[in-house]
Amino acid sequence: MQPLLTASQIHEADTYTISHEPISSIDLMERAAKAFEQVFTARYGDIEKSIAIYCGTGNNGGDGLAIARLLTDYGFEKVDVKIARFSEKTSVDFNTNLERLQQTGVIIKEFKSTAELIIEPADIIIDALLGNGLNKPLTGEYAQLGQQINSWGKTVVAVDVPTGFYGEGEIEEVAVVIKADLAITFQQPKINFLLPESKYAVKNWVAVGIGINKTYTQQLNSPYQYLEEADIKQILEPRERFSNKGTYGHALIVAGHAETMGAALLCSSACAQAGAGLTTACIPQSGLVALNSYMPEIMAIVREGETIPEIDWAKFSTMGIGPGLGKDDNALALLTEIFTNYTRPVVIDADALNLLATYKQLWACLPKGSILTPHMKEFDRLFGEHKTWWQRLQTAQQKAKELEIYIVLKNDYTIVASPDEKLYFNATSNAAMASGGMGDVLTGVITALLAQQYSALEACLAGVYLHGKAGDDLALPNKLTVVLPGRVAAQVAASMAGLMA
Ligand SMILES: NC(=O)C1=CN([C@@H]2O[C@H](COP(=O)(O)OP(=O)(O)OC[C@H]3O[C@@H](n4cnc5c(N)ncnc54)[C@H](OP(=O)(O)O)[C@@H]3O)[C@@H](O)[C@H]2O)[C@@H](O)CC1
Ligand SMILES: [K+]
Repeated sequence: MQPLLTASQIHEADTYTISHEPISSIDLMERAAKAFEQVFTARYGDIEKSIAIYCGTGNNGGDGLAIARLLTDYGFEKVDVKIARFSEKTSVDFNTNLERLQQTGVIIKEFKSTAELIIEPADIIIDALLGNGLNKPLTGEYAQLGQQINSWGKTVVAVDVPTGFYGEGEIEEVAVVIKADLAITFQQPKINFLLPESKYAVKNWVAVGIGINKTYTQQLNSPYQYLEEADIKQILEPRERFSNKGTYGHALIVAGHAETMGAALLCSSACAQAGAGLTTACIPQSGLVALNSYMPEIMAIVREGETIPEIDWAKFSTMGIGPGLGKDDNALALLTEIFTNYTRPVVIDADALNLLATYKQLWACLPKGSILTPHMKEFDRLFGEHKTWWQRLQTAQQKAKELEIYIVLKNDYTIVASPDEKLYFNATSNAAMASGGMGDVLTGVITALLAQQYSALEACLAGVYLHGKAGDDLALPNKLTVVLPGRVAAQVAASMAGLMA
C-alpha cells in the first residue's frame, strides 16, 4: 500500500529524508533528475530530437537544469534551456544546478516576459517551471506563458506535475495549466492524477521512486492510499486440503427482471467463478431457463409475480443485491424483506442503490458493514449532486464513517472508502472494459469474496483489483479495445491464480 501524500506532506517527507537518510538536498535533486531521465529516454530516446526545457527558479526549475545536463550527457545535442525570471527569488539547489550547467555547452536563455518568446521550434518541451511548490493559480506572466506553451501544441513532458496543476484539492476548470502529454512524477502519483478531471491536464503519468523515507511516509497515516499488487497477494489465501464447497460460503445473488436477466446472469456467474462455494440466484420465473442454460452450477430461487419468495436466511453467507432488479414496488418489498431479516453485510449495487436513494427509510435497516458499489451517477443519487470528484471523495469518506459501510466508487481508479476514513485507489482496469454489465461482474466478485470469509475491506480491495486485473490480463497483451463482462468473469480465477503463484 502506498500512502498518497499532499503537497505539504511531500515537502515534509523530502525534508525528513534529507536529514535522516542522510542525503544532501542537491543529491536528492540529482536522484530525481536521473529518475526522470531514465523514463524520459525510454520513451523519447531519439537523440536527433530537439528539446526545450522551460525552467522556473525554484526546485522544479532546479530539476529542469539537472535534467538538461543529464540529457546532454545521454547524447541529445539539441537541448535548449529557457529560464523564466519572473521573480528575483531562486532556490539554493536551482543556483547550484545553474552553475553546473553553465560549465557545459548547453545554451541557456533567460526571459523576464513572455512577450520576449518566439514560437518554440523544439520537438519536445520539458515543463520544469513550477512543481509541487504551487501555492496559487497561475496569473500574470505565468498564466500567459502557460497559454503560450499550450497554443504551440508540442509534446510536453512535465517534471513532477504540470505547471499550474494542484496535486490535491478541487480542480478548477478555468485555471491555466500547462497541458502535459506525460508527467514524470516523483515517488507517488499525485492524488488528483487519479480523478477524471485531471485528464485535460495530464494525458499520462509515470511515478518514479526517489528513495523518500517509507517509514516516515507510512506514519503520516494519510487517508489516501494507493493499492499495489503486493497488498492483494497478502490478502488472497490459497485453498486448503480437505476443504469443500461449504468451506467457501453460499452466496445469494438477488437480481434480474424480465428485460434485464443478463445482469443477473453476469453477476451470479462472476460470483461462482470468483470462488463462492455455492451460488444461488434469486431471479424472476421468466429467467430460469436462461440461468440454467448459461451456468448450470448456479441454483435458483424463483420470484413469481408479486410474491416475495421464501428465503432460508441462515443458509446464506452473504448476498449481492441489485443488478437488473428493477425499481418497482415489488423490488422495494423484496429489498425491505431482506433488510428486515438478514443482518450480515451484503453487497448493494445498481437498482438496489437507486431504491436506497429514493426510499431513505431503507438506510436504517441496511446491515452494518455492507458494501455499496455505485458509479458516479448512482453515488450522486445516494448522497446528492457533486460538482467535482474531490467533493465526492470527501463525501465518500464521511458517509462510510457515518453509516459504517464500505463504498466502492467506480472510476478509472476505483475508490474504496472504509468506515475508518481511508480512501483506497485501485489502478487495475482499462478502457476496453467500459461496457454495460461490467459493474454486475464486480458485484459478483466482491460477493464471492465475502462469501469466502474475507473481511468486507479485503473483499472490496481484492475484488476491485482482481476485476480490473482480469480485464487487463485479457485486453492489454492483445491490445484489445473491447473486453466484454462475461469474459472478465471467466478470467477472474486465472488472474487470481497468477497473483497467488
Ligand atoms: N528537496 C526537495 O524537496 C525536492 C524537490 N524536488 C522538486 O522540487 C519541486 C518543488 O520545488 P519548490 O518547493 O521549490 O517549488 P516550485 O514548484 O519549484 O515553485 C517555486 C516557487 O514558485 C512560487 N510560486 C508558487 N506558485 C506560484 C504561482 N502560481 N505563480 C508564481 N509563483 C509561484 C513559490 O514561491 P513563493 O510564491 O512562495 O515565493 C514557490 O516556492 C518538486 O515539484 C520537485 O520537482 C525534487 O528535486 C526532489 C527533491
Ligand atoms: K512542472
